Amino acid sequence: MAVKTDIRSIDVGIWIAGQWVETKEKIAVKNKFNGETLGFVGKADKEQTEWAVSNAKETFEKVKLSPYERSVILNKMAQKLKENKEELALILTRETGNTIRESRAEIDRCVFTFEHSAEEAKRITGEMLPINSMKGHENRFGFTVRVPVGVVCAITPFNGPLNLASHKVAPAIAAGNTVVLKPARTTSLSAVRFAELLKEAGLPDGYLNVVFGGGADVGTWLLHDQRIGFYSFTGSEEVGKMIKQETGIRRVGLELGNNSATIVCSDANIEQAAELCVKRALWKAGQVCISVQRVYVHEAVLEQFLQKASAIIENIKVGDPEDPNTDIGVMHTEEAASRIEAWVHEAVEQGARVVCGNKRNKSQFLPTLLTDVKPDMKVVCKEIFAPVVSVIPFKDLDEVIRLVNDSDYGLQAGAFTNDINTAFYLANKIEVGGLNINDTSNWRADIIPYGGIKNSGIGREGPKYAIEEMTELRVITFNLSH
Ligand SMILES: NC(=O)C1=CN([C@@H]2O[C@H](COP(=O)(O)OP(=O)(O)OC[C@H]3O[C@@H](n4cnc5c(N)ncnc54)[C@H](O)[C@@H]3O)[C@@H](O)[C@H]2O)C=CC1
Ligand SMILES: O=C(O)[C@H](O)CS(=O)(=O)O
Repeated sequence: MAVKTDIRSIDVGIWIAGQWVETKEKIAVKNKFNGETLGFVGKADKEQTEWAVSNAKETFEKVKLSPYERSVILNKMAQKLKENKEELALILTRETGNTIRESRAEIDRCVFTFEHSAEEAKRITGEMLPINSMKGHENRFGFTVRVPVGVVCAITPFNGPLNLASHKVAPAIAAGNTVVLKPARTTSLSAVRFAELLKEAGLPDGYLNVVFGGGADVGTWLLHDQRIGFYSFTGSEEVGKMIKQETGIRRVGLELGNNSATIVCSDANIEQAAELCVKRALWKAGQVCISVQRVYVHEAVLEQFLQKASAIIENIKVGDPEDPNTDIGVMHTEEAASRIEAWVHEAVEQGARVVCGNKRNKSQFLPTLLTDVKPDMKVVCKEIFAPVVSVIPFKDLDEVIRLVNDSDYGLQAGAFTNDINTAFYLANKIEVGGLNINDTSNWRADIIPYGGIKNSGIGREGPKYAIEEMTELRVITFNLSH
């Protein structure tokens, strides 16, 4: 479907107590495909950042919503997202560089996340404690309740601005919290419409405040604000580690990086494996934490896989992200694309072979297949965050398990096999937060507990699980002895 081209020009400040507040400085948000300025958002200063938290805290204390009321608002927001899907998708495509197909899919995911959070808002329960089953406590009983943490600080990255904001804001509201959102500087425009639509959906003023700025200023001021009850961060390992350090014993949820592995066994459907590995390596130009990066293929089917995968890549349509037929967008910045070019060059210098791709035009990096790589090459052991796939042969399951687990990360992985025993053997041995059988690392349903181990982060998202992280468990007991 062709893209509407009429979206409102945006020039706002920061969003506090349900209105735009002017700021001294502005941040220009650029179209990542053609470099044009799309609009402006307000850069919060220290005082305004503190004001955003104060207003959220005061709102949490004074404006209570029942679980039913939260559920109604969240469902209304899902409806608003549907009604404004084309406008939101176009803003996303222009400010991220993702294709319009990817942006439309992102809005669909936001709708689901709000609808599911609306359901979970009505299912926040505790449990009855069998205290009287303990000898000497026969006259006591108790139960638990989940209470909201208060103010949630949501900090999001550039690659999925609305999907990742939704996965933080919707569960936070479902749990009864208020939220201060800080989007990535370079993709702040979608958050403008996100805030306005939530207000239209009936969210009381102060339940969501949005401050724009970088990590070194606004981000840091937020980390130092002791009134925040929970930090929900999605972004790089480097920043995640710093957030953990800065917040001390305060609670954090960290969704960080990965160098995702997918296994293709000799009994796999090679056509299916090749198609999904390529498709899920190109999504958002590989700028997804679970993007297909390492593909371990049994040596018996290596050549067959390489032929099928490179044939698929040869037919990929590169072009304007706003063209519905474009298969791959541009990388977020030209610097990112040139970094990848350097990493691939270094790998080739160290003996890697380029099967196809490895061509850059400004911020456009063509899908690239590498083989003959080594475990210590950057393209293998670091998070590449680009449409570059290293295809690595293996002989047996224990070897591939060792290769996959030889990583500082552990977010998600995939494995193609038609043997149930192989599937369960891998499920028991692969060290990740999630393993997709007969799909790749880069498959996620928004309902599942999503998150990783090792340097991939702390905690889980997905509405039910995010709500657990954004609430505290309180025990209430009764002594019936008089
Ligand atoms: N695990 C997951 O679900 C996902 C992880 N990511 C990760 O995000 C990264 C790419 O996104 P980027 O925006 O480049 O990440 P980034 O880590 O550079 O920035 C993420 C957010 O943190 C903020 N930030 C930066 N420094 C900060 C500081 N000192 N204090 C507070 N906030 C600070 C940024 O302004 C931005 O809003 C990749 O590493 C990718 O793996 C991306 C999407 C999903
Ligand atoms: O949810 C995901 O798939 C990833 O966390 C990143 S993105 O799709 O939101 O960009």
